Amino acid sequence: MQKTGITGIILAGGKNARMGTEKALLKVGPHFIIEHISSALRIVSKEIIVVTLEPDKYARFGDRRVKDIMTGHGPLGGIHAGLASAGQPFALVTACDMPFVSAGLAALLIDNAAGYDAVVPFYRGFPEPLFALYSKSCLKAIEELLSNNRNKITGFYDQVKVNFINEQKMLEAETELAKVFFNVNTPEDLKKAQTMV
Ligand SMILES: Nc1nc2c(ncn2[C@@H]2O[C@H](COP(=O)(O)OP(=O)(O)OP(=O)(O)O)[C@@H](O)[C@H]2O)c(=O)[nH]1
Repeated sequence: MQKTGITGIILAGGKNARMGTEKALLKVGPHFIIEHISSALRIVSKEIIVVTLEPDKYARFGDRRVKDIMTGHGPLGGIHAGLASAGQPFALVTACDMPFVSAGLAALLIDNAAGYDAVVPFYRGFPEPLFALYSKSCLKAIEELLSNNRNKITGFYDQVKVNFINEQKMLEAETELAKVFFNVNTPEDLKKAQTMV
């Protein structure tokens, strides 16, 4: 799997309202969720950046921690800050609440990046923008959206060239798609995740 050309970005600047505590720093099995994600990203990335408003909390995780540049815009603001500081031309972006993200699926996205600005899984009828590959070439379109206070994560997709990867193609790299895209948002989700390790 390739390491050249890819920055791993973990978005950890959310409010965690439904969980009531920092989701990334909860344990699933013996490891923190952010450790599960870092291990997968490490396989395909040259560097890992955590985007958070509280870098001290994440001092042990990732190679670098950066803050949102344009604050209060949700995940798209995090993608913007991560991409802006990425040292590589493409970034594999993940939410911080997906303990089962897969290096194999990440590699598939990377393998399908040539000629595109973004590579996005299309799963169960919807895009998965928070486990997706974005080029730094997306920055301008994202910045323009945020400047107009438009925060929908997929809002810039019509301004860039996106390669949507369908389920059939994803299954070539990863059979447990429901697990890979599982988010831990609530205490109930956390209980479920513990049974999935
Ligand atoms: N850097 C950054 N990340 C964000 C921001 N808002 C959300 N995220 C991250 O984006 C991902 C998806 O966030 P959500 O699950 O929609 O929101 P959340 O704040 O984590 O959780 P809730 O408050 O319960 O909705 C998570 O990894 C969040 O940490 C933000 O403003 N900045």
